[in-house]
Amino acid sequence: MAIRINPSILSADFVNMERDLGAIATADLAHVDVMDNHFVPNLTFGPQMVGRIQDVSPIPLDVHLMIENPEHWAPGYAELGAYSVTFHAESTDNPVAVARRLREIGARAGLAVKPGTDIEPYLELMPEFDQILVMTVEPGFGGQSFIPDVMPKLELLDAARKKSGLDVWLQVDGGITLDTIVIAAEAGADTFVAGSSVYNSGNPEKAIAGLRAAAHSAHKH
Ligand SMILES: O=C(CO)[C@H](O)[C@H](O)COP(=O)(O)O
Ligand SMILES: [Fe+2]
Repeated sequence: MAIRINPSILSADFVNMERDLGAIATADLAHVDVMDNHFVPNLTFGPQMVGRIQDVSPIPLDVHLMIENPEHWAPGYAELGAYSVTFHAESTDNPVAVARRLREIGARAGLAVKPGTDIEPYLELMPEFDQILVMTVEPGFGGQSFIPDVMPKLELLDAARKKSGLDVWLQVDGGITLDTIVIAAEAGADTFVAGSSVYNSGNPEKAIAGLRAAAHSAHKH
């Protein structure tokens, strides 16, 4: 089974972004957290900065929108060339319309759910999405602890994915370390976002290789 390691540049040095993107060139995708200080109580960057990140990144971008009104904003990230654009189920009444627009532009469409949001109502929407993100922390900040209580959501998604035969990526984001990646992989995740455990390690390349090996070993069980 394919494994993807997506380091989160939320833990990069924002004034040395090009250098810190270069440090994760061995990863699969660069995870870019867009926060608007309304959907979450934090603020990062918008389309102008993400466009420059896209220009200089050695690997494609996995954009995670923690914003209100994705109907308005999400297509712009697909247009600037992001490989995938994920928005939150809690931020829109019409996730299918947003996903269809993203796919029309040529990006992979992702749906994210906060730790407190049930996944059942969204299972039937699986064919509309290329990836589903189960948040393993409350969105808004890096460096928080992994919430194991959300693992049953991944198990439900993995079962639904197998039943449908769809190739939907199951992503986790928040508190991913060498230990927690194993728990998430065993529950069915295949795409792993890690910010602080990659960038604060002192050796991003080694941290990425370690996470990859740990996820692979869990999937062999
Ligand atoms: O979406 C996010 C926070 O809302 C980040 O992607 C996530 O927190 C990564 O950071 P860490 O690995 O340090 O938890
Ligand atoms: Fe994220």
